[in-house]
Amino acid sequence: MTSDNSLSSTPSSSLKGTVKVPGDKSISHRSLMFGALAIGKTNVFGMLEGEDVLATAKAMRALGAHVERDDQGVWHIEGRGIGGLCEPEDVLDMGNSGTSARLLMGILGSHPITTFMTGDASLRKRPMGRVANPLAEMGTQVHCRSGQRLPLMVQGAETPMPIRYKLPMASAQVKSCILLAGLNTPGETTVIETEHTRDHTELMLRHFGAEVRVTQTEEGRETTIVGQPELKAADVHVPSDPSSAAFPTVAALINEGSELRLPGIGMNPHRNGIYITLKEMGADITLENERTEAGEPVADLVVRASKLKGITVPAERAPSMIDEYPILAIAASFAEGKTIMEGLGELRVKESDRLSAVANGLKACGVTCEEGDDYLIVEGSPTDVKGGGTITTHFDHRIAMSFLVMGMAAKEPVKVLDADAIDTSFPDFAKLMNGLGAQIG
Ligand SMILES: O=C(O)C1=C[C@@H](OP(=O)(O)O)[C@@H](O)[C@H](O)C1
Ligand SMILES: C=C(OP(=O)(O)O)C(=O)O
Repeated sequence: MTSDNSLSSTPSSSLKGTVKVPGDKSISHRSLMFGALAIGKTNVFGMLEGEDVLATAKAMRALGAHVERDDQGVWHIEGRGIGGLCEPEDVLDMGNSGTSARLLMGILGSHPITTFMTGDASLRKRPMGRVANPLAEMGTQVHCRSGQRLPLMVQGAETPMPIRYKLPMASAQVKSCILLAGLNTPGETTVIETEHTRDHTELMLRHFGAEVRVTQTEEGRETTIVGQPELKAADVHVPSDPSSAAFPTVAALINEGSELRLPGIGMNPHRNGIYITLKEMGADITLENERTEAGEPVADLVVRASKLKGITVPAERAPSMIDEYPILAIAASFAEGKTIMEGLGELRVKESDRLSAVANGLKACGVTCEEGDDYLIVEGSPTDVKGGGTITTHFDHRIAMSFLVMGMAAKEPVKVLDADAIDTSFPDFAKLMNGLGAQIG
């Protein structure tokens, strides 16, 4: 990393080897939160030690849980039981992490304590009304800065009320926030979704002993949590993150002669849209050793360089690959023909406006694309991606990693500003990629 926190990626030869991708971010956050609410000692193996997850760990400590990491890298959490968190003495800083802020707001919403929360410049721009509104229906008081942004104050309800809530947008964070508020609420709290978002909260709550029912009705998929269970500590084995694995996967696909093996990647069907899409584009990706670990489907991936072709990615697939559109846009740049991606409205409220950030980055690297309100069209060219751009990442880790992958196969190097943002989800990304044959520095 240079003193201005930029990284450049120069054209590399083929990538070869086996790569251990860090633990899943969504599952790591939840293991810390649920461990803190459980009775007994939860051991977490394979925790992602990225900055987002460390922000959650710090917050759970501030709320009274005992959280420590041993010399073998196993994390141990002694929980306080549902309703047992204590009022923190200071403001909770959730850094860059939307998942930490929104899930924790749910937990705090049904604890009778007052908490102040903030985040970094990126998180302070992101909408919190989507969680503050349903929490208000449950009796929680949330006072946000104008525009329903952080910093904010959560005053948990003394006697929270269960609700039935239909999600206005496809968001696992909003669904999880409400279900977690429902944990310390008498009765049954139900969330209805018309598009199926990731279900790590539901799977892990069951793993900790809560009753979570899922039914399909005319209204949509209804998930109900039965309030005030006793959560019992449980060991969690965190699979490798499919979102992080998408970066070496696309790098191997677009660098001739590459072959990578990625063991133990989470293959939850509500997370694997990127792999389905890349295969439709002609990617040579094989799943070996498919198995279930701690309730989550896992497989070893073998990825070989491939000739890709442009396709239309349907809007319905967006929830299962919502964080992967930036790296898909890079794959699309190296594909023959046009790739059309639809249903991308939620990309505008991530760590950056990812739709604009991707479109601007592609243009800076000579790739023709069209940015619509909620779609992106990329005109690919397998042998003619110019590169050479300097990319503004807006402190967004996925923008940074995506364009470093582009630089590996483009004609000219790509420079990425504020590349330290990568540490939020994939510490040692550059080192790991360089170990496979990349030239990032
Ligand atoms: O629940 C989660 O762990 C996440 C849900 C998604 O956000 P939304 O719920 O806002 O779509 C995703 O983008 C984020 O990286 C992690
Ligand atoms: C959107 C993301 O995370 P979060 O919402 O937790 O900041 C992400 O990791 O791409």
